[in-house]
Amino acid sequence: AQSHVLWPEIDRITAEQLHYARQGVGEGVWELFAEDGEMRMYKREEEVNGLVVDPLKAVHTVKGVTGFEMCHYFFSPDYRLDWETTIEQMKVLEKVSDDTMIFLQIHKRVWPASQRDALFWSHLRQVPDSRDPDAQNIWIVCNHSTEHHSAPEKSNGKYIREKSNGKYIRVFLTVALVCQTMIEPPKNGAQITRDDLTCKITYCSVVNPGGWAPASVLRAVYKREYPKFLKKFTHYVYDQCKNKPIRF
Ligand SMILES: CC(C)(C)c1cc(CCc2ccccn2)cc(-c2ccc(S(=O)(=O)CCO)cc2)c1
Repeated sequence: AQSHVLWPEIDRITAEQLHYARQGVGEGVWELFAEDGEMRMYKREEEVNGLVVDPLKAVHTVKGVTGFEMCHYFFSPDYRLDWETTIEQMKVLEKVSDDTMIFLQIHKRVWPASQRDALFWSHLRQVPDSRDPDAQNIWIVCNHSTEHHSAPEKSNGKYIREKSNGKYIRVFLTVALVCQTMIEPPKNGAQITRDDLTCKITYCSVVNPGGWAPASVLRAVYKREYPKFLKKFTHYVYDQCKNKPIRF
């Protein structure tokens, strides 16, 4: 993918998001708004031009899967409709490489806001841990909004069913899923099983709704949808992996 026109941006945004994900939520600006078992969800209330753009940061610990497996199921288009309940349609507009794709997603309408779509590149990468050079166990998926000639801001009906109003509002998003595999080596030198695995997850997202939507609606959707998404997604990955060989 190094030759693709997007590569410098993909490299920069992915590095920035990895750094941002690693920053703790200790500094007072983050507000804990949801908790469920090991999952903690934090947000900051921010508005850009009067639009709610509350950054989200979630941390979670899931036993029995690796960081690669978690990122693989998040990245791959083949499984997205199994766990993503907020989208109506999804299309891979371009396969840049095995680890980089461009997606167009039509999200379900959230009344009374008008329907949105999202166009973004998605990049999967294993990252060396600066603090621990031989930690080969950190993976990241970074999603970031982009332009694409085949999906201009108006839905031109070419790929996606034309809606009555002929266009969707396009959200602008930057999302990162950073997953680290922790292994508790079995005492007796036995082979590692899924019981010895723990996946530490950090999920960060900033979504600009792109057009006006009532702050109360967006914050209600946000509060309801994000905990549901992370819980459903992590359970889905555990179920998909539990009877399969471990993939690091
Ligand atoms: C919850 C909120 C921040 C509002 C929101 C609104 C909408 C657009 C749909 C919508 C909802 C509510 C109001 C208006 N439009 C999309 C998303 C969104 C899109 C993508 C991803 S992802 O992590 O890249 C997984 C791949 O799909 C996460 C979140 C979030």
